[in-house]
Amino acid sequence: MKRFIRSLGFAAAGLVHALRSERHMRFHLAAAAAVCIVAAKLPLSRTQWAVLLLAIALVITAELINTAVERAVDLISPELHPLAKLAKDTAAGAVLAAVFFSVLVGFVILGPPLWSLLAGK
Ligand SMILES: Nc1ncnc2c1ncn2[C@@H]1O[C@H](COP(=O)(O)OP(=O)(O)OP(=O)(O)O)[C@@H](O)[C@H]1O
Repeated sequence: MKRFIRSLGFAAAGLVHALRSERHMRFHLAAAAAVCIVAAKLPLSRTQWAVLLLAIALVITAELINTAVERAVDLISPELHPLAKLAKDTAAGAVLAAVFFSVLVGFVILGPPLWSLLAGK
């Protein structure tokens, strides 16, 4: 149990590090909060909420892994190297893919009820 709590502390420290050092992470969290506030005003099913939360988790997880890759690459290859660039750019691509599909999920789930609300239907 003590070891589990210690590991939780290390994981929380990683989260705090990413939040403090990565402005993209702060942007993702702000966007997630905005989506949740809008979603709370709409008549969404539990399944729709679950999919929205999964999409948010996907982006935040991708950003955390991207941050970890950036730190590991900086440690292993502080000098410029084409493989270091490929590793960083591919990890950044993972975030981009997660954001792209999460935005699509947001449109699919929030679009129709938001449209009805705004159109006063
Ligand atoms: N050691 C390295 N060798 C080669 N290219 C690198 C190296 N470090 C970074 N790069 C490349 O330089 C460019 C800028 O990287 P950098 O990490 O500074 O900014 P970024 O990708 O916008 O990340 P951040 O989210 O920290 O702003 C990227 O294409 C990256 O792959």
